[in-house]
Amino acid sequence: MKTLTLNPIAKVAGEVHLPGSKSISNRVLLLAALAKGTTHITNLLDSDDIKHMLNALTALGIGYKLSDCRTRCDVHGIGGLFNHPQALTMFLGNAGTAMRPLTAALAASNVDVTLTGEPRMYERPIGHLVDALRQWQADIRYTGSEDFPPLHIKGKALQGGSMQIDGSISSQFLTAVLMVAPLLAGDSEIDITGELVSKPYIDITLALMQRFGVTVQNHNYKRFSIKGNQLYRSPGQWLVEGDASSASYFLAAAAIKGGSIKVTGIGKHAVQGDIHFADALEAMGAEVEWGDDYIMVTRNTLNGIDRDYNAIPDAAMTIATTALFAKGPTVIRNVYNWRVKETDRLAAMATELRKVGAEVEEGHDYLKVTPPATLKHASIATYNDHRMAMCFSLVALSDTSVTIEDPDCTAKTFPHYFSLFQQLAC
Ligand SMILES: O=C(O)C1=C[C@@H](OP(=O)(O)O)[C@@H](O)[C@H](O)C1
Ligand SMILES: C=C(OP(=O)(O)O)C(=O)O
Repeated sequence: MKTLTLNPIAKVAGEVHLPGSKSISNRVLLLAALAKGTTHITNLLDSDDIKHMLNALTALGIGYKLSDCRTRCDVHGIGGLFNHPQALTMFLGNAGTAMRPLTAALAASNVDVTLTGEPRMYERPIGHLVDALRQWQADIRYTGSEDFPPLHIKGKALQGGSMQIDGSISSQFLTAVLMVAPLLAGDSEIDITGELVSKPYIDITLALMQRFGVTVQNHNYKRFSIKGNQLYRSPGQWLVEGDASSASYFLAAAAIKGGSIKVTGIGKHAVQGDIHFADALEAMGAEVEWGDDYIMVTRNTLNGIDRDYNAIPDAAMTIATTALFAKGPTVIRNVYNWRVKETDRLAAMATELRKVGAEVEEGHDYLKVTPPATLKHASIATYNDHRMAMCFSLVALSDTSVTIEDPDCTAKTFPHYFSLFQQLAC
């Protein structure tokens, strides 16, 4: 297995222009495909998750042209749902932002599709989404285990109507039904059961739908009302914001070992909830400066904090390794759904943090990290989880080196992460 050893880094400083947001890239690609007109997307993320969405669009006959090292994409929308009656099989890797929204869009299209993925995708539950779509009479069948992909979808015109959807495991299920609802014949009322998790991702969905000309009524994240029989219209140009989750590693590095680091491509008006990772760093003691198109963090002494991170589950992982450099314990609360992402992130994080010397309490939905006096070298297993690999790069900001196993797993969202990270060393 390939490994990467990062030697101790004495100081970091500099500027990073962020690759495009994964969440926005895959939403915009899908909305652009369904919209009337051509959408000219710039700063598109070039990573595995996005390739899976693009391959799906190709298979469905959507015309698009990639340029500028795949960061520019001109998508020719079809002004409605997909129409590809010949049977297809689509491999979607482990991309939740492809699997979930495509399931809903395809269930309402004239298609006959089997959605497959990596082995881990078959352990990530999708039952709440399928149960919800079946209330709209969708024809979806599990071809492996009940409640998990792979799925066989025999798409057909759906009327919409009232639906109850469980929001307690993933917000991506709600995102999926919201995006397809305006294209159905009738109006829809979507009621959320369970406490909706990861709410800011719903804000991203609603903001993007709005830019494509569709308004959703959000009744306090409990009920959503959407008029049917609408059309998405291309907004023309679209610049994808930098990825706020990817920004977290650089901002944390500055807080731990700056100098200052400035990330550009996101700023105080960004639509991604993960920008609030910077607020958590500030609460730990870092200095944060916000611009229209940048966030800059400067080092200060860090203290452990105890917080609810349900709104920012991805960036919260970065807090877990930043905690190694704080004074006192750090508690990361209300992140049960870490267990159903790329790996069981609560278990994986606890195991690997202990290897570098931390004392860790792993709860059902929380992690308490007490840093050691000095960190130990370890070879970090990454569980095919890009965020495990990126989070543990921060250990090199101590007096010890760290070995990252399978560093190429960052290809899911950030193929060039390690070269950018190492360039900040000074
Ligand atoms: O909608 C999105 O773009 C995402 C929502 C979140 O998932 P959950 O809603 O499952 O927490 C997040 O973890 C994921 O990386 C991207
Ligand atoms: C949970 C993640 O991915 P996905 O979009 O596949 O859910 C993630 O990127 O941390």
